[in-house]
This record gives sequence, structure tokens and C-alpha cells, in this order.
Amino acid sequence: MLQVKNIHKKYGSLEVLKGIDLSIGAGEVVSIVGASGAGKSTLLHILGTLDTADSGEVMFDDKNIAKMNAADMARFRNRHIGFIFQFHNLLPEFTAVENVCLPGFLAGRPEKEVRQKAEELLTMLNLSHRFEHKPSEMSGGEQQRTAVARALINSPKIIFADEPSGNLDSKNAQELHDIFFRLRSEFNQTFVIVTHNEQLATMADRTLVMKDGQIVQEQQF
Ligand SMILES: Nc1ncnc2c1ncn2[C@@H]1O[C@H](COP(=O)(O)OP(=O)(O)OP(=O)(O)O)[C@@H](O)[C@H]1O
Repeated sequence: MLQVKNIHKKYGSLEVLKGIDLSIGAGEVVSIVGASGAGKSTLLHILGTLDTADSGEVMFDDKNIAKMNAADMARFRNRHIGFIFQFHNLLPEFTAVENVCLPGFLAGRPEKEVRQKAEELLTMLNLSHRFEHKPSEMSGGEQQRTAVARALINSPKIIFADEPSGNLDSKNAQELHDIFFRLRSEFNQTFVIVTHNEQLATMADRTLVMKDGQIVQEQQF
């Protein structure tokens, strides 16, 4: 599904990615670990089309992301990619349902269909009692589960998660990790997850270890 060839990225004179190759198949859960500053988030942002590489290729199925213009890339991102960040990034003025709906509306899908899917997703994630709550009226775990529902609203090919449980206590973290693997077994959902959480890293099918801008090791479980 995702093929990456020889990606390089510099910030000024700092070489952050030094030739990354990887490939990720549909339904795989891949974790990326490594010391702070190794380049994990930079790689995830490039894979997720939030940033561009200086050179190299990012292919989603047969589409070369590097060759797309900004508008096509934004459309592709909205339709096919989901994101979950360490901090939920929900809009504070909107309810849980509205936050989840937003990427669906941006994709131009019918309002009724999007709202129904948002409610289904929130119900699946045990948030049926929180539809009309704003982020400040929900717990950290509930906010992060709402962010998962938002990531799923357009049925993305792949979800990129950057330290998704970094801000959660161990019980909520465990619950979130279980959700990822449930989504994989029920919907064949693909995930690439940057994490410092050892439990999550080792639950993945494969773990890529990054050091100084390179993948130095791959562990298979
Ligand atoms: N926009 C930017 N401008 C300049 N330097 C950057 C930028 N983004 C990242 N860097 C630098 O690139 C290097 C890699 O950063 P990155 O966030 O990818 O590391 P990381 O492995 O995700 O670290 P962490 O585990 O701490 O999140 C760091 O030295 C960082 O300071």
C-alpha cells in the first residue's frame, strides 16, 4: 500500500532523514521507535503528506505523492489519511459529533450520511453518552477516542499516529491500544504509530527502530 524510497530531509544544515526505505502493507500495524530527535515525527509527517521530502519517493498504491500539487495533496490527505496526535487537537467550540464530522464535511460528503457515521463511530468507541459534549467536558481518554473517531470518519486507507497515548494514564493508554488492534482485526485498518510506549511498540506486527535519521533495525513480532 505504501512504498517509500530513499527519502532525505534537511532542516537548514541539519540532515534529519538520511535515506529512508520502507514499505507497509494493507492491514499492517507498524510502530516506529527511537531516541528523541531521531527523525520519527519528521518521517511520519512526510508519509502523511503534512510535509515534503527533499528527495525520494512516497507512493500510495500507484500514486506518487511528491508529484501532486498542493490542492491534490490536500484532497488526497482528507480522503485517504487519518491522523492521531499526542494532543487530541479537537476544536474546543465544537461538540464531539461536530469534531468527528468535520473531515467528512470537508470531503464534501452529504451531511446526514456523515453525521450518522460519526455517531456510529463514537458509539463503537463507547462515547454514545458524549455526542453533544465539548472537548473540555470530556476526560483525556474520551477526548483521544473522539480523535480516533475523527481519524476514521472518511474510512482512511491508513492512520498515522504520533505518540497517541503519550498524554494518557496507563489504563486509558491500554484501552486506546486495544482499540487500534480491534480496528485492525475488524476493518483491516492500517496503522503507522510513532511511540515511546514499549507495550504499544511491541504489540505491533513490526517495529522500525530509528537512529540519527535512518532505520537501523527492524523487529518482527
Ligand atoms: N520544522 C523544523 N525546523 C527545524 N528543525 C526541525 C524541525 N522539525 C524537526 N526538527 C529537528 O529535526 C530533528 C528530528 O526531529 P523529529 O521531531 O523528527 O524527532 P523525533 O524522533 O520525532 O523526536 P521526539 O521523540 O522527541 O518527538 C530534531 O533535531 C528536531 O529539532
